[in-house]
Amino acid sequence: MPSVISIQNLDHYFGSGQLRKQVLFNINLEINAGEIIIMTGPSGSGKTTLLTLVGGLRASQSGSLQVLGKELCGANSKQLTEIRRSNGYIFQAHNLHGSLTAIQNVRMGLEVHPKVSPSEMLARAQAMLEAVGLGHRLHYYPDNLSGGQKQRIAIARALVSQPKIVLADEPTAALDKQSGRDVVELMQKLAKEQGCTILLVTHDNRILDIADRIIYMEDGHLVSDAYGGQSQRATAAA
Ligand SMILES: Nc1ncnc2c1ncn2[C@@H]1O[C@H](COP(=O)(O)OP(=O)(O)OP(=O)(O)O)[C@@H](O)[C@H]1O
Repeated sequence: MPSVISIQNLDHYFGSGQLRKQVLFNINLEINAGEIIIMTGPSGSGKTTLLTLVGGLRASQSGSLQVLGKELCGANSKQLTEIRRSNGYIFQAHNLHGSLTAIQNVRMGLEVHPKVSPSEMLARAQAMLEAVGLGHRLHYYPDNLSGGQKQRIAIARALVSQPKIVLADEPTAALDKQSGRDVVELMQKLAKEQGCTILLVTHDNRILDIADRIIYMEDGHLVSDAYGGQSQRATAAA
């Protein structure tokens, strides 16, 4: 299976001069198409930094980081913008626009793709909201929806363009147990249907079982990389 994300000897530093601090140390990681990877570990261990590097949200400095065959180390801002456009993102705070309705928010996930016509954008946004169970809330504003519903809109927005990679940072942190569970199961279902790869950072132990693989980070080092969750159960059942 081809790697969609291939990381070799990746280091990362914040600051400069005497304040320069290394936060990632020699990260090596291959992620295959369609895998759901959960990245976990203590606060400050470098999870979000690694996620933002993979997403092209900050420039990679040293080593090799290839996303969909493109090298991000040494990439210029135009190349990073292209990578950013090809991914879907889901964050803890759903980052919806309060002045836009559910369907308008989801439509925004397609606006960076100029080939899609306005009417097709609306049709696809509506279909995606129906897929996340919000077909009856198309014209609601985020303020009038629950936390779980808002996060489902964020999922619809991230997946509406059918990205090959979805990056999620603490998507369940603001949700109660049941809503958190619903949200990740929905992400899992949609991602498997679309064949997309998910890289998800979380402290939420309740959702670890949705992962195909669990990566554990500590002090900037990737200290374990294990096939877990469903694949472990599948192995046990075999
Ligand atoms: N913009 C920045 N400038 C300087 N240092 C930073 C910056 N962002 C993160 N750091 C530092 O880099 C290290 C890794 O932070 P990072 O946010 O990647 O960890 P994390 O594992 O995602 O933590 P958390 O689980 O709390 O979100 C920490 O020591 C943090 O203080």
